[in-house]
Parts: sequence; C-alpha cells; structure tokens
Amino acid sequence: MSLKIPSPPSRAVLEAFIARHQYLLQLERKAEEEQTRLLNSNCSPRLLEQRGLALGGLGVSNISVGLGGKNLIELHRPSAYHVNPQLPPHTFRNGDPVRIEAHVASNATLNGTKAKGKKKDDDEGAVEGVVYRVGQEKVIVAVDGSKEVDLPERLRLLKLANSVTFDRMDKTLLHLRRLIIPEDGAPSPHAQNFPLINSLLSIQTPMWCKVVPPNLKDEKELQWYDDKLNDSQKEAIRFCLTAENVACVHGPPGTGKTHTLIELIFQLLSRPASLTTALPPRILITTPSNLALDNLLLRLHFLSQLSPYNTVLPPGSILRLGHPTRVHRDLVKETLDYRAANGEEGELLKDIGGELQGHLGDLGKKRGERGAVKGKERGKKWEEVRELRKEYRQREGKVVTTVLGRAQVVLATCHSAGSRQLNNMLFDVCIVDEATQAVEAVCWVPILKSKKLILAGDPQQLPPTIMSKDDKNAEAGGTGGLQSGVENLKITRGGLQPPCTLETTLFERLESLYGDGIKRVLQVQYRMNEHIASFPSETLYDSALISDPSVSSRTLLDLPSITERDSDEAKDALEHTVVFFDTSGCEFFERTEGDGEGGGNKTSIGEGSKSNENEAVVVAKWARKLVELGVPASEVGIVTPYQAQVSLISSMLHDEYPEMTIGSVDGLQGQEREAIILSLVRSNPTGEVGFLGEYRRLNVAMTRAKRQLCVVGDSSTVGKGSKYLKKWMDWLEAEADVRWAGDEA
Ligand SMILES: Nc1ncnc2c1ncn2[C@@H]1O[C@H](COP(=O)(O)OP(=O)(O)OP(=O)(O)O)[C@@H](O)[C@H]1O
Repeated sequence: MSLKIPSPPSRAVLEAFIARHQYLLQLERKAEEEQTRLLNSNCSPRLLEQRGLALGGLGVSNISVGLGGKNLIELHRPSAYHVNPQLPPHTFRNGDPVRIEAHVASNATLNGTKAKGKKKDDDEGAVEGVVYRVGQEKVIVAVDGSKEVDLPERLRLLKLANSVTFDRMDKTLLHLRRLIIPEDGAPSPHAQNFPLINSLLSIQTPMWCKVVPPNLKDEKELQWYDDKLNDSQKEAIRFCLTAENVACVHGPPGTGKTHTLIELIFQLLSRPASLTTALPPRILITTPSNLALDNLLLRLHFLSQLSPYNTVLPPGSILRLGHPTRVHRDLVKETLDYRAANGEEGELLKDIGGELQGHLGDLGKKRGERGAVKGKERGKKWEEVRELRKEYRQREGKVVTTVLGRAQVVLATCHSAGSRQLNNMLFDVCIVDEATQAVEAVCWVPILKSKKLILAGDPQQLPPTIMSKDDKNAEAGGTGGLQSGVENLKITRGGLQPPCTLETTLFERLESLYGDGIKRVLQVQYRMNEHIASFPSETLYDSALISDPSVSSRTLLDLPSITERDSDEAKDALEHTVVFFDTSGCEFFERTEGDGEGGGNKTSIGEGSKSNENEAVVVAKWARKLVELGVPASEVGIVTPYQAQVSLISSMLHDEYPEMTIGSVDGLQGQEREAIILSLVRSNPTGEVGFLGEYRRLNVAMTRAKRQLCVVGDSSTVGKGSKYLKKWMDWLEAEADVRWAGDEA
C-alpha cells in the first residue's frame, strides 16, 4: 500500500485540467437543459407524471415564511381530486428547481393545439422555486419572497433544469484557477489551505504523521468510543487521523463506512485541531445528496445525547445547513432554519416573521373567502411584505452568523457548502461521504473551505449521474477555446491528467494519481448472507470481502416474525438466499412507455422508460408470498432500474403494502432490507440491456439484501449485455434456486 509519487504538473497541465472540467460541465449543463426542454415540450402531462417528473392535481395547503424571507408554499393532494392523499412515486428531491403552474387537462400536450390556447393563462399564474421539503403527502416549495404569489386553485408541479448547481461549480473552478494559476502580474494568492489544494493536484505530495496525535487529555493511546470496530475499520481511522492533508476510505457494501466515519468524527473532536492549538477542530461534513447527509446527521444526533460522546459534541454543537429534513422530527432542531428562528437569537426574528406571515395569509386567501385582499389593497399589502422582508433578512444575517459561530460540526450537501452563509469560513477538516457519487467540481465547493480532506466512498457502486454520455468523445474545437491547451499538451504518465469524463470522481482520480497508498479499504461486511455477498466479492472486490459471522449464514426463515417455519411452504420460499425466476423463453417482452408520445426520448430516468408487465406480476406474487409467510412488508424492497416499472409495480402493491419500498436503484444506495426483489425488465430478441449494462448500478441493487435476493429477469437477453452480465447469469444459473417463471404470471 505504498504511495506513488507523481511528478508535479506544469502550469499548462493545470490550466488544461481546469479548462477541461469547465468544458465538460458546460456539455453537461447543455444536456440537462436540452433534456428538460424536450421533455416538457414533447411529453403529455400524464407521461411526465408517469415518469415522476410532474405531480398533478395539487392544491395549496399553506404559505409560510422560511429562511431568507422566502415564501414556503405547501402543496398537497386535495380530497376534491384524489381519494389517496399520498403522493404517487416521483423524482422530486430537496433542492430541485421546479415550476408550479396551472393543471392542464391530462390528455393535452403542452405544445399541442389544445394546450397552446391555455398556455398564456398557465404562465400568468406560474411561479418558479426550489423544492424545500418532500413528505409522503406534501411537497413544500420555496419561492423568492420578492415575487407576488397568486396561484390558480388546481396546480401541477414540474421539474426544471438545475442551473444553480452549475453556476456554483463554475464559480468554484474559477476560484480554484485564481488560486493555483495566478494571472500574469497578479500578486501570488495566499490561502491557509494551500497544502490540501496542492496535494489534490499533485503539486505537493500528501503527508502523514508517524503516530496518531494525543487526545485533548494528552492520552497517547487511542481510546475507541466503539470497542466493536474491526481491524480494517480501526486502521482506516488511524490512517485518517495521521493524514495531514488528504485520505480516502474505501467502503464496499455493508462494511460500515458510515459507522467508521462516525467514530472518526468523535476521534477528531477528541484531539486538538493542530499542533498550535488546544482547541478541537471545526468539521464540515458533506455528501452529494440530502439523503446520505440525513443518515449521518441521524447517527450523530443520537450519539451526541449519550455519554461519553456528549463530552466532545454537546447538544447544540451540530448544525445542518440547507433544507430542513424529513427524516426525523428531532432533527429539525439541528437545522440552521430552526435555530435561526427559535433560539435566543431567533426572538429577534419572531415578531417580524409573525407580521409577515399574517400578511401572506391574507394574500393567500381566495376570492370570496373571508378576509381576502382585493384590488389596489393587494398591491399595497405586497409593498408592505417587501419592506418587512428586507428588515427580516438584515436581522437574519446577524442571527445566522451567531448560530454558525457556535457550531463545532456543520453538515451540508457539497453544493450547499457554497451557500453565502459559509462565506469566508475555513474548517479544519472536511469529510465527504459518498464521494464516489459526486462529480469532482462539486467536491471542490467544500474543499476550498477546508484544510484537510477525508473522502469516503466505493468506486464500485453508483457513479455520479451524467447526462452528456458522449463527453468521453467530446471533440476538440468549436467549444469557445475551453479545451485549448489539451490537444498539444505533454502529459507525464501517472501525473495529473485533465479528465476524460465527469464520471471520473476525485476519489478515483486520487487513486490513480497516488495508488492504493492514498486509501484504506474496509473488509468485513455486516449486511449480507455470505452467499449473496459472494458474487460481488469475487467479481468486484478481489474476493477480499469477508462476511461477519453474525450475518454470514442467516436466512429469512430465522426471522422471529416467521410463524410456521416448519411448513413446507415456508421452507420452500424462505430458506433460499438467492432465488432466480428466469423468464427466458416465457415471452415476457419489455414495453417502452409512452411510445408515440415522446416516449422514445432518452431521459435521465428512463431512456424511453421500460416496463415488463409479466415480470411485474411475478414480482408482486413473490412479494405477497414473503409477507404472507411473515416477512414484514417494510423489510421487503423491490428494486428495478426503470421508473416505468417502479410505477407499474407500485400500482399493484402500494395500496396493499404502503410500507414496502418500491424504487429505482438510485434511491436505495445506503439502504438495506431483509429481502430484495430485483426486476431486470429487459427482454428483447436483440439483447439490449440499457441501464443493466452499468455494472456499478447492478452492484448496488444486488448488495441491498440481508437474507434473500430474488432476481426476476430474462437470462437470454441479459446474458448478451456484457461479460459481467453473462458471468452473473451463469452464476445465478449455477448457484441460485432457479425457478420457472412461466407458471407464475
Ligand atoms: N464493527 C462493527 N460491528 C458490528 N456491526 C457493524 C460494525 N460496523 C458496521 N456495522 C453494522 O453494519 C451495517 C452497515 O453499516 P453502515 O451503514 O455504516 O455501512 P455502509 O458501508 O455505510 O453501507 P453502504 O453499503 O450503504 O455504503 C450497520 O448495521 C452497522 O451497524
């Protein structure tokens, strides 16, 4: 595990490195804008809803004021339009840019004649904003407070292209460029975090000290908070504690990556930030997604209430930036929004916030409703709202600075680490969890605010989602000079390379720059029965994944909730750890959703999303069987790569088992269930496999199961997709309990 020492890059290579990133991001931005434009103009509202890109028939249930004086518009499914108040499956996530507009009749296309007549009215009532929170029954959208909100009664929520993220990444790259490639004649910039920045670009070599620094009590021996940590986890923590600039933790599925990071955070907080201070470090924890961040926050919050953890992280010292989460009611108190509004400092804001809320309440009333504001009065009232908001924002700025100043650990998504609240702050350590799911540019947002960096992830699981798939073949020229310098550049082998594609993450780039010496790998997995773990271990982790004895032989039959474990039926269904319903020869053909109405367009969630009805029937039957035999419905997860199949299976099972997770692979990374049913969907004579060709996505899907993995798919189609898929199909045929699917549908 020695560290490779690459030669430092020339100025031209550094320039090309930044320019290439800028160019690839521009391609990606264009692809995203084009896709949204195509989708919104070509697809019927019904198809957009099926693809999870729109939610129709919504009404406003409340309008309130949020941080930044924003209008928070709460949308729900009114009983006048829906029997079930729960939102159908969708892809809306916190932070997504959206548009709220009038609901158009569902059979109209937005660019069709019928819709054209309505479009003007739609635009008049529409507002754009950002998803603030998503619940089972509600979506809250934050809308710029300076705009008047006058929405029609029946609404639709529509996803838009996200330009804010791109703007922030562009700004970050420009900042980085100014730091490492100063303009001719400009003074040499100075930054306290140059050693980190330089080691990420191989301008200098990363360093480690020989021993773990003593803790705040001056104890030289490492005292573990969790004495159950295994040797590879302990080694990874030591490695990170001794790192002076950067270190990576590679965590294959179920190996306790997050568990290890939590111990690392407490170990960091137990020792001085540097040799020159007796104070503990301030830590910035980031992830690419809100979901992963909430997972970390939940664990930190829980431990911070227990001894001895609370000695280094007392209540009130964790702060979550960005949108308050939906995970746990207790967690809301850790958000900046809550503290700013409710702490001692928040008192400053309360009176003015109340007044604002009152005005907005009146303005939100519909015509004819008691207290509704009419005519000229509305204009006057909005003017007052604008003034109040100005005052609110000024007071709020002061409150935010005080609250942030007290936080020892700040959590933010990589993107929101660039928000103005963190301007001019420098953290001692930045941790990026799920770093292999983030494009490199977004990681630089928190990096530029930190002195030391810990990256955790698994390059064999989901990569960042990239739409401009042809970026690898991106041609030189015609790009406004963005690529200049790359073509004739002399690049030292093994040194810093301008990226070929945005899919190459910072984690992987550091691995190829410095070799295995830059990381430590966690080796013991605590999730899967060893039979389930054996295929991923063999094919993707050099057979090095060890199954902990506590999980290696467990089956569904051992679950305490199984009542008749001796019955033949229970044994037949529950004692097998890998089940394969091979649909080969059953003629269970796939279907492309929305054929004839824009369904052929490639989308991020659907490449003309596919479904397979017969397969869905087999899946539903197996799921019902497991639950009837005593497996809790909440412990059965159904995973499929296609959104259309998610919708189809949901329509069969959701009402019966609302607690059962039915989702796409992307939403399940980091999660686990006792039983996972995997529907592969693809079945065609030409062997096209689409999303299944991405082995990392498949790896995530097959490593979510603890006791049983059931695969439903067509081996003859899937086996043609790639060498990896062929190997998997052969393994399933040889190792799984193979069943004939023809009898099931
Ligand atoms: N040393 C340990 N001893 C016992 N259980 C452990 C240990 N480390 C982790 N676990 C358990 O293993 C499970 C997986 O841990 P965790 O969620 O941290 O894994 P992960 O690597 O982040 O997972 P993912 O595959 O989603 O990336 C959890 O239930 C955790 O409690």
